[in-house]
Amino acid sequence: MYVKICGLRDPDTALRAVELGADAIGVVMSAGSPRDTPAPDAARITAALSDAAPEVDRVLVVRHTPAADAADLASRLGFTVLQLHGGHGAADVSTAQLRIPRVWRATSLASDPQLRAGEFSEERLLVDGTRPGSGEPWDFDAISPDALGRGWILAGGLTPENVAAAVAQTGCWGVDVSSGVESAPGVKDIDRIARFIRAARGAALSNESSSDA
Ligand SMILES: O=C(O)c1ccccc1N[C@@H]1O[C@H](COP(=O)(O)O)[C@@H](O)[C@H]1O
Repeated sequence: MYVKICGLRDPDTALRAVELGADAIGVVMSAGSPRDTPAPDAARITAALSDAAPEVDRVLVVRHTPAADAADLASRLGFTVLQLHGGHGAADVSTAQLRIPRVWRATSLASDPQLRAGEFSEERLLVDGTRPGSGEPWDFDAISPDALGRGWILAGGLTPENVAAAVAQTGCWGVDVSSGVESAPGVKDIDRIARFIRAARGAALSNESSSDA
């Protein structure tokens, strides 16, 4: 089970999340978000991760930013992955990939019913609710297990309390959380991060053992 912890704003907290087992750290650069991070701080986070944990994915999260601008920013600030929110399509992904090869596109079942067809061309598809970064849960029942076929990531309103059920229900390859591991908007809570990672991995192990049985 791949786990991304999103919305980190300082290197120490990012490194703590890695020690707890995060596979990816997300940094949000989106005006209006309580997690919006200035470029110099973002660069400090990517530098710390690159030194201490180069295997961990460093993900720039943007919303409504033109794909080419976002890709320039990601590559300039030392990110390894670009996560695009805000209605981007296949052409935007291709544009971004000219600057940064690893691009994830966020979408929702509400805006993209085609998802049920089970095909996507970017490295990862991130299936979210309709208000990214809001912490609002959505109807995970709308996804039939394994309908998306391969490495997709579930996001939107996940918490340490609901992630195990969401993983069991959807059969997702990975999970992504921002608000659900905070004590206040933009303030990460280490204990909630630890509990989230444990719960997600535990649910994935149970899924594996029940499919072996
Ligand atoms: O976290 C944010 O503030 C944010 C802002 C703009 C775009 C995306 C954002 N976060 C991403 O949103 C989803 C779900 O977040 P949450 O767990 O419901 O708060 C996730 O993909 C985050 O990476």
